[in-house]
Amino acid sequence: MSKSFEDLFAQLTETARTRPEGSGTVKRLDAGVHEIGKKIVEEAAEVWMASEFQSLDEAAEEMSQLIYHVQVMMIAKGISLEDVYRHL
Ligand SMILES: N=c1c2ncn([C@@H]3O[C@H](COP(=O)(O)OP(=O)(O)OP(=O)(O)O)[C@@H](O)[C@H]3O)c2ncn1[C@@H]1O[C@H](COP(=O)(O)O)[C@@H](O)[C@H]1O
Repeated sequence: MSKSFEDLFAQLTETARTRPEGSGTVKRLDAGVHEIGKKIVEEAAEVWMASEFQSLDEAAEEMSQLIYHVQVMMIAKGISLEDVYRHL
């Protein structure tokens, strides 16, 4: 069963609160804003390259990863869904 943008944000928020053992998200949050920022830039480049040169499914996968890392940054900074939606 796939999850929505909101589902993922709720899951990551809970992960940040409970800090389960072995969570990649917890590691990324602990690494901090600078490291999260580098992942966002890397994933953004992969979205571009996949969109230009790879399949639609590969582009969609890269887009999902970009969304994930942006959400990790939102949580690291304490930015809510509403804070972002207000600008849409
Ligand atoms: N959607 C994602 C997701 N998308 C991307 N990623 C991470 O981003 C990486 C993709 O980046 P790369 O392709 O560059 O992979 P890599 O070279 O291994 O990257 P690095 O680990 O070296 O940074 C993946 O290996 C994951 O670590 C994600 N990690 C987690 N999620 C979701 O977040 C939830 C919580 O995850 P955990 O915190 O790990 O339990 C999971 O249920 C997933 O649904």
